[in-house]
Amino acid sequence: MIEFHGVEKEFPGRGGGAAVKALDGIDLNIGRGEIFGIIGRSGAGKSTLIRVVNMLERPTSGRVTVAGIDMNALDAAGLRAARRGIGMIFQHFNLLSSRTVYDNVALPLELAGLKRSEIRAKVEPLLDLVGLSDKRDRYPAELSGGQKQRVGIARALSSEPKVLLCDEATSALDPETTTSILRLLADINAKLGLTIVLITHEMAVIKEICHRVAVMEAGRVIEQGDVFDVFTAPRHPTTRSFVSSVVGAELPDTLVERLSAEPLPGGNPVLRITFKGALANTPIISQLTRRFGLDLNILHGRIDHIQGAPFGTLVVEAVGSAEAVQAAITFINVNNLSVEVLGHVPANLRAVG
Ligand SMILES: Nc1ncnc2c1ncn2[C@@H]1O[C@H](COP(=O)(O)OP(=O)(O)OP(=O)(O)O)[C@@H](O)[C@H]1O
Repeated sequence: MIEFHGVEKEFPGRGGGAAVKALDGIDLNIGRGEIFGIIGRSGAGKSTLIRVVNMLERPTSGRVTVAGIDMNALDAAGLRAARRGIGMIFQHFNLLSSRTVYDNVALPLELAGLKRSEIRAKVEPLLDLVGLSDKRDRYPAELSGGQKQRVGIARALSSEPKVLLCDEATSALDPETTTSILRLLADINAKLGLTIVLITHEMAVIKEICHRVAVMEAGRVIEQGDVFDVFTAPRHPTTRSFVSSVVGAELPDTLVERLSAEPLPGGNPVLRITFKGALANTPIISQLTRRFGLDLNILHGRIDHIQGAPFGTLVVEAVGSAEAVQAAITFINVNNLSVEVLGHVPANLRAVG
């Protein structure tokens, strides 16, 4: 639905400084009907990337196509028409304070020259969809942040776009309101089949609703894939640090302090076993104990859900012979769970974390 081919964007340096390469060779395909998240730290190039989709920023080089249309090649009238098919919502909502909820949602339709009856026929179901029918005559100043964003969403949907761009749409909202807005976006995606592109600096937002994710750093996409895969097996250190902020992959300090890279005389290895999807239901601990005669001392553990599928890690001290531990590791790998030896601890370490 949206394709980026070798997209670059360079801004002239401010105050005579060096030019800034905000986008540095972006190749990305966003499929029809998917919720695609783009995450990165401040300055990574996220806003620039989302703004080249509707040519609010023109790429310095490369090509952006939306539904097969080469956006760079459009003249002013073509671009106006193409933009009607691309809705956008913003962090600070961008509502007109002098207009009521109804009139804010109606604005794009008025500008497109629709009749009052046609406008009403479109705006009323949209207010219903975003749950604001009872607020239609209120002004933005009388609304909460979440309600303002609902108006923004209804307004973006008024021209029946095929694509909705969300520029940090929940960053100004509290966690509970964020969840309700994300649920609304997921609902709209499912009901209308709309393609949603969402930029954020919060991995929790990606985890909540995105199907796929791209991680940006210094104008480049450094990792991309299905959200479940990226969360359960992040490859790039930046991605790992984003992921650990929401799935607790980090070990407690008290355990890290006691871990030794080398085996300790009389000590025991520490294993991290990772469960994914249906495999999270495998009774692995009791199997290892029965089959290999190991005692497993649980040091740390966590189960999370990503896109409705369970994902968990369990950190255990394995007490038993070296051969039994090796056989257990082979058994875990054969069973499609993953296991990693994190290090070694002195015997009799008490559970921490
Ligand atoms: N109009 C501009 N003129 C000059 N430099 C710009 C302009 N817009 C963005 N930049 C620079 O381009 C880089 C990428 O900015 P961009 O806003 O796309 O990042 P971002 O990931 O969205 O960051 P944030 O999360 O802080 O909004 C930054 O170094 C920024 O300073």
